[in-house]
Amino acid sequence: MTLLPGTAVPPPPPAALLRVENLSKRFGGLQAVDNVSFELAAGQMLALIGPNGAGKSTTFNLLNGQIAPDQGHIRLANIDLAGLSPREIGRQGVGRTFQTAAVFGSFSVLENIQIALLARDRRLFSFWRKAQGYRTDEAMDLLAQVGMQDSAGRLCGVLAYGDIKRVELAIALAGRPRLLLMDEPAAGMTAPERHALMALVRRLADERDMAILFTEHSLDVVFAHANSIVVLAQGRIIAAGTPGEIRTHEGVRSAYLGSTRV
Ligand SMILES: Nc1ncnc2c1ncn2[C@@H]1O[C@H](COP(=O)(O)OP(=O)(O)OP(=O)(O)O)[C@@H](O)[C@H]1O
Repeated sequence: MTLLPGTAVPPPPPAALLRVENLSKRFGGLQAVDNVSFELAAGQMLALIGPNGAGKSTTFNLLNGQIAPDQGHIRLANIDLAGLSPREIGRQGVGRTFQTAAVFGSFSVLENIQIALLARDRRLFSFWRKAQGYRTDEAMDLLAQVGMQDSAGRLCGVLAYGDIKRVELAIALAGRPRLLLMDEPAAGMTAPERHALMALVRRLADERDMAILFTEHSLDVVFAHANSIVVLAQGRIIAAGTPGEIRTHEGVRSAYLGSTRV
């Protein structure tokens, strides 16, 4: 490369935190995930999209350890997570949120975070007695990070859905994830709610240098918030790139959306 006088050397591309290599999973005669490879750097948000049955959930479940791959590697930094249990994968710094909110409705918002902190510290036995008062400052700080500190004393069961998703995010953050897997984070939300949630996720990714991998059917969320997109169809990657590249990708238009406009 020839540099003109006064020009700076461009920074190297960020090193990948997550490297998925040749991942495959078969169910009987069906190749649900077929030789899938992609990378994700710290602080970046990657969306996994595709039509129904494309293999998104299966890929996700391979990454979080719910199912074991037939073939391939899932490297977080230098550790291969392929085939480890969900608990072991969690201990390596992979957090997750679920499609349907997973909070204890009869516990307060603060207690839900305290229970997550007990779990992180492996002190979960008899949590209903110990949650109160456990690491209150840290729990309040986590609630502040998702804008829920003023609701600390409310029961989770009475919260609006968007607020429950924020609490769920704070619960995931309690485990100090380097990589957060989000399964349809915006499912069931109105457009303003889902954009607010994803803007919050973006800020947390930036502040914590945390990588986000999410599956999502709402393409408005994907195109507005992902740094990169991987498109699956019938278990294979048919396209990968920036939102701008995917929006104009002919193969994605025809195979995924069957329309002339993404
Ligand atoms: N446990 C299983 N046993 C058998 N087949 C399965 C299993 N899980 C998924 N499949 C099949 O694997 C293929 C991929 O499914 P997957 O759920 O990963 O797709 P998806 O992209 O997440 O779809 P959706 O958007 O509808 O959730 C589908 O044909 C599905 O029927």
